[in-house]
Amino acid sequence: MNPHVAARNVVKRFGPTTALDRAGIEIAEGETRALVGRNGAGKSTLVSILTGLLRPDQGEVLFSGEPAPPIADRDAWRQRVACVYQHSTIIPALSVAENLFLNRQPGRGGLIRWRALRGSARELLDTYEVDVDAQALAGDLTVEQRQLVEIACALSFGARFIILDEPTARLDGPAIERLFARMRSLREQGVTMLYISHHLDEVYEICQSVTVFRDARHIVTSPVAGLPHDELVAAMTGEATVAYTSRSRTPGGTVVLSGEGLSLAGRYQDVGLTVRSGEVVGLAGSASSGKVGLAETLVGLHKADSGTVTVNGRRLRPGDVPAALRAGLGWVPQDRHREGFVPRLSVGENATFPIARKLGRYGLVSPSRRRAKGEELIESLDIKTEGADQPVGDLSGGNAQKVVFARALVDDPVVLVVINPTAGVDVKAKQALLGAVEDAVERGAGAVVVSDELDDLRICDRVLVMFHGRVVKDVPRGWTDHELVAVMEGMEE
Ligand SMILES: Nc1ncnc2c1ncn2[C@@H]1O[C@H](COP(=O)(O)OP(=O)(O)OP(=O)(O)O)[C@@H](O)[C@H]1O
Repeated sequence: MNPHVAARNVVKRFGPTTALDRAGIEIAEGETRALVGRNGAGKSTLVSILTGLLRPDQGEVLFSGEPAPPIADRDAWRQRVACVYQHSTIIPALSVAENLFLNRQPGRGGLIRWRALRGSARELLDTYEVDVDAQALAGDLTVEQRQLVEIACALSFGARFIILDEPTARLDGPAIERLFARMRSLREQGVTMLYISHHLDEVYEICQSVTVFRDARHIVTSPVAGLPHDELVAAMTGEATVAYTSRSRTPGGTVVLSGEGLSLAGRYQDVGLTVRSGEVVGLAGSASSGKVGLAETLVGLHKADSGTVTVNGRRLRPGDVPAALRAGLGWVPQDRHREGFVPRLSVGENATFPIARKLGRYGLVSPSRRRAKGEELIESLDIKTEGADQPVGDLSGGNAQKVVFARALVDDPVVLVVINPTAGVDVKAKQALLGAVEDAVERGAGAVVVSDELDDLRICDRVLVMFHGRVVKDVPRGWTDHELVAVMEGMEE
């Protein structure tokens, strides 16, 4: 029998980079397949080819044995495949109903019949058991709701093949469980899925088989049961990799960051924290815990209703990011696309932005010094790029995240505040980034690590767990996953 989806011998080049080198994948109907590989291995490029967004230079794509439709026939592609990305593809300023029926509104003669539109949207959402108000503004949906709307939309076009590209990167534990329950039910209905993730435990939990790409090539495809964790990592990296062990240290006496009596309506109440030189403090909690809001307040992205933030003994002007950066904060934001980098600027320009004034005289940055500094950062964080002059928008997701990291580290920060620092980053690169935080702390910085990943929190000397906007526990090093999760879910104080 023909596989439901097949890409064979696909070659795709971008200038001097070969993103796919005679790579391929074949997925049977109703199968849930994982696609894994290091940052820049070619996964997203394959997704773009399987969804008709990119034309391969060579090779073929087939659905149920039939050649893929012409690139321009968007409707034909929508009937075959849809991709749920980590980042929204729906239009935030439109309602859910409008998004669902974009370019296919029920109506005549170009007139939109709003009541009919809303009715059809409600029906569609009910059919696919999505509990979201059709009239809600898409921009107000949570990441989880938005993904469910996107899946329902795909199914309503008749697509029986759904690609999920790092869908859990911005979901908390319970939301991930709900997504997996939905995936299991889709599988029972015979829907074929391709699941891309850097979380290998998820691959074993939800996928039947796994394909590994490395350096633009297909390396292996196997049932998950036939490829134990170590072998999977070895296939991805081309070498045996040992798990990261965090370093022990004794924090110094100087408080480098403190927040006192901080409250922000609807986000967190009466929170305080102190971070010492040489100390890593974690912030953990579910999506509604307030941890991200608090961290964003520390860097000046929000103005708290009350309370103060102090860096190195100096009070920061509330709600002023440039002032926070000048005071010595290095920052890795939650959303690298919105706050992390300027896609059209080069790797070198993005990474050296905070030290631009130091790289030249009279406000003029010397291109050669910037390039040299850029190359140094590329080397130290193992960023896969053609060089310091390549625009960051051309890099793979994980490599763009490393550029954001480089920018946070470039000016030897007094305090690092990193939010989900390893999101979208491969298993080996994760170690490099966590190591970079520990290096900065060994040089005397303090660090705040906000993360949904227990592995990121393992480098912390203590973890402040937040629940419904309050810090409920200060957990010292040595916790077990079970203990920390219980506190995060409000089961233990
Ligand atoms: N538009 C583009 N222009 C230039 N190079 C590109 C472009 N898109 C991708 N590339 C390059 O192709 C290679 C493969 O990138 P791709 O995004 O497919 O990797 P990936 O496996 O999805 O990585 P990640 O896990 O980081 O998302 C990378 O070296 C990337 O820099």
